[in-house]
Amino acid sequence: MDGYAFKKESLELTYEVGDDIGSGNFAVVRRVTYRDSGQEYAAKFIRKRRGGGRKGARMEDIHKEISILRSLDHRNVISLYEVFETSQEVILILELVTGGELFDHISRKDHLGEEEASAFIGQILHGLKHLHDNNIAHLDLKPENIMLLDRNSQSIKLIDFGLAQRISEKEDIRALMGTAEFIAPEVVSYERLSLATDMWSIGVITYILLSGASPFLGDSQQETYHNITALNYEFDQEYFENTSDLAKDFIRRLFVKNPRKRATVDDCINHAWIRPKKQNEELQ
Ligand SMILES: COc1cc(-c2ccc3ncc(-c4cccc([C@@H](O)NCCN(C)C)c4)n3n2)ccc1O
Repeated sequence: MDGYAFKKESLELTYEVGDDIGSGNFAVVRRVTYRDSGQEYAAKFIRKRRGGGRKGARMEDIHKEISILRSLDHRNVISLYEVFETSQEVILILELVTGGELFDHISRKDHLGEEEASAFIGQILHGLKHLHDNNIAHLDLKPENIMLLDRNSQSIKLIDFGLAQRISEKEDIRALMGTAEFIAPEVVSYERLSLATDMWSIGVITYILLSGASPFLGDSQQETYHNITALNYEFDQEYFENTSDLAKDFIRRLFVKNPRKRATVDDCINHAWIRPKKQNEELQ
C-alpha cells in the first residue's frame, strides 16, 4: 500500500497505554500517552483477520483506511500520526478528541437551536469538502462519528473512516453498509455509491440536530429502508413549527432520490442557511 511500512517495534516502548475510551467494528480505541512529551493521543487497535476466519478486519480494508487518513489534512478531520503493527493488530495513533460524540451533545439538549445547528453543519461540510475534493466518500456519516474537540468547544472532527472509499468514474462501488437510518436510497437499492451518498446523510444529521427526531426511522430495519426509498418523511409540526423555511429548504435539497440531482457539498456550503450570516446581511 503506497510503500508505507508500519512500525514493528512494541508500541509500549514509545507510548503508555491507558484506558479504553471507545470501540467499533473489530477495533478498540484507547487513550495513550507519548512517554517523552506526555502528549496524549487516541490509539485505534484494529484486530487483524486470521486465516479463513470472519473475526477481525481484512488487511486490504485496514490499508485502505490508513491510506485515506494519510491523504487528509484538515482541521475538521481527525489526524493520523503513525501506525504500529503486531501479529494480531494494527494500531493507528490518532489525534485525541475529548469533547465526546455530537450524538451525546444533542441528547443532552434534545435538539439544537438553528444557529448552533447551522454552525455545526457548516463545520461538518468544510471537513466533508476536504474529503470530496480528494474524491473520498466517508459513507458512514452519523452523529456518533462526529466528535467535539473538547468539552467547551464547538469545533468538530470527523472520525471513523472504516467504511470510507475513494470514488472514481472508472470503478463502480456498491455495498449495503452504514447505519440504516442514515443511509441513502442508492445504498438500500445496492446501486452505485458516490460522494452524493454522504450528502443524503448530511440531510439526516441536520434533521436530527434541529428536531431530535430521525426522519426515516421505522419500527423495523425493513420499514426504515422502505421510508428511505419512498422518501417517506415530513417536517412534523410537533418538531418543526419554529424551524425556518430556509432550514427546511436546506434539508429538502439533500433528500433527493437521484444522486446526480442532490445538493453537493459546495451547494450546501453556499446555501443561505449555512453561509456566514454577515454576508447574508450585505446581500439584503
Ligand atoms: C479514524 O478512525 C477512527 C477514529 C476514532 C477516534 C479518533 C480519535 C478519538 N478521540 C477520542 C475518540 C473516541 C472517544 C470515545 C468513543 C469513541 C468511539 O468509540 N465512538 C465513536 C466511533 N464509532 C465507532 C461510533 C472514540 N476517538 N476516536 C474512533 C474510531 C475510528 O474508526
